[in-house]
Amino acid sequence: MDMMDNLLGKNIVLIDFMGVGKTTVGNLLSKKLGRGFFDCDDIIMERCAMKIKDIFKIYGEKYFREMEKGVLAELSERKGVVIATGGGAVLNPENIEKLKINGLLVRLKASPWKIMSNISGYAESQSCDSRPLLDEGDKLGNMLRLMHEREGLYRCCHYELFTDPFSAEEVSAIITQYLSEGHFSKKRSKESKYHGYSIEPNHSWLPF
Ligand SMILES: Nc1ncnc2c1ncn2[C@@H]1O[C@H](COP(=O)(O)OP(=O)(O)OP(=O)(O)O)[C@@H](O)[C@H]1O
Ligand SMILES: O=C(O)C1=C[C@@H](O)[C@@H](O)[C@H](O)C1
Ligand SMILES: [Mg+2]
Repeated sequence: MDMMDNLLGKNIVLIDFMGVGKTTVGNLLSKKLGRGFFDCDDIIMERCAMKIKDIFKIYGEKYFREMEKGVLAELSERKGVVIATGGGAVLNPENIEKLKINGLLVRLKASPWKIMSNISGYAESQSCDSRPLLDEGDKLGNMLRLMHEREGLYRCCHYELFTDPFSAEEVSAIITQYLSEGHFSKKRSKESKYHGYSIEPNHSWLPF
């Protein structure tokens, strides 16, 4: 695998399923690192002046995916920023190819029960407007089916971190620590059974 030597100009790109925490962690991480933060879903909503669920309802998923492809292509051109992708970014291999040109792709992996817990009560929050694919019928069933369909695609990332035991703040601290200690560039993480490397946090420095 092609690993980066100098990460300063590299984008940190957060990938994986809806509700794993890409937006929340991305925000925290960008502040810790003093980098700009861009959230693909937010940019799409801003440009369409519509909620994602309405874009899906009125224009359809295909239209949304074209918007997503355009926004991700633009974000791929940036340097040294943090990017939160939407959960479906991996569906188009072109998106991933472009994001990889100048990006370190970090998978925030979570179990279905962690995701359910993350998004529980989201009907009352604004985020229920951004996950229409979970909302038709049985939410847990939809989630398990989509996770299963996409599992192989999410393995495209350079690194993955299993986030179940951690808060969003801790996840962002782990990634910051990994960057500052040069683990990403020095390939010191344990090679995972997939294509990339698994991030294995050292609990001693975690802010408990
Ligand atoms: N590690 C975590 N532990 C507990 N809660 C978390 C964690 N990460 C995120 N959350 C919470 O889970 C919810 C969903 O997070 P967020 O919106 O960041 O997910 P996302 O991956 O961006 O989802 P989407 O792909 O739909 O945009 C938020 O309420 C957030 O505060
Ligand atoms: O996983 C998906 O396909 C999606 C995830 C969200 O982030 C949004 O991009 C949209 O709801 C589609
Ligand atoms: Mg998000």
